[in-house]
Amino acid sequence: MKKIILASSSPRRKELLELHKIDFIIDFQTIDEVLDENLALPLRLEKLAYQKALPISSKYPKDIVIGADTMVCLNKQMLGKPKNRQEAFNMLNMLSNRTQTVYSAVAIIDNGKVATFCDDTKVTFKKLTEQEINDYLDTDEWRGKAGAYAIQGIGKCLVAKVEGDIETVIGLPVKIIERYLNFY
Ligand SMILES: Cc1cn([C@H]2C[C@H](O)[C@@H](COP(=O)(O)OP(=O)(O)OP(=O)(O)O)O2)c(=O)[nH]c1=O
Repeated sequence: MKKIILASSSPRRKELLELHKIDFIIDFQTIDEVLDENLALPLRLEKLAYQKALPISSKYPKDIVIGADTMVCLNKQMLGKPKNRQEAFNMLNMLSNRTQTVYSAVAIIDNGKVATFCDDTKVTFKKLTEQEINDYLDTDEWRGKAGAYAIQGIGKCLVAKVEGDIETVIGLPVKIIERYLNFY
């Protein structure tokens, strides 16, 4: 029986797999998250997801390893994890009253075979005042989250509309992963 290994430090990804009753273990390595500018956006993120899965797949060569990467995009601007509160403020201020696209890329390495895909969901923010942004930042929930918010948490108060799979926003499109797992 093959093991499934989630190559991610993200508690949200762990929770999502658990929610879908998938049996898995976690093993991850921190990598330098450098995007390959020569690739179109979805492929760029898929490559990063693959780079997260690759070192783990060499530890479990016969098993199934899943890596992922999530990015918030507003027009051509990519909003990853903010480095500090100021950057988080700027991100939320930019997202206010606009529709962003959240991409989650996944790489699955199964016994040396690689599959990658990228899903996207549109999220529209309410119009936020400076006070509302600062109140949200005070919760500290923005730390470690692409785009500086967590839709699964208090961050849902910032959101007016979601078009697509909310699990893609939280960081792992599990329904698509399940299709791959059934296929293998
Ligand atoms: C937009 C959004 C992002 N996020 C999180 C999911 C990811 O954990 C994080 C994006 O950063 P990632 O670099 O994709 O992932 P990570 O660094 O947390 O974990 P790892 O690289 O080890 O897999 O943002 C939410 O939890 N909720 C949201 O609404």
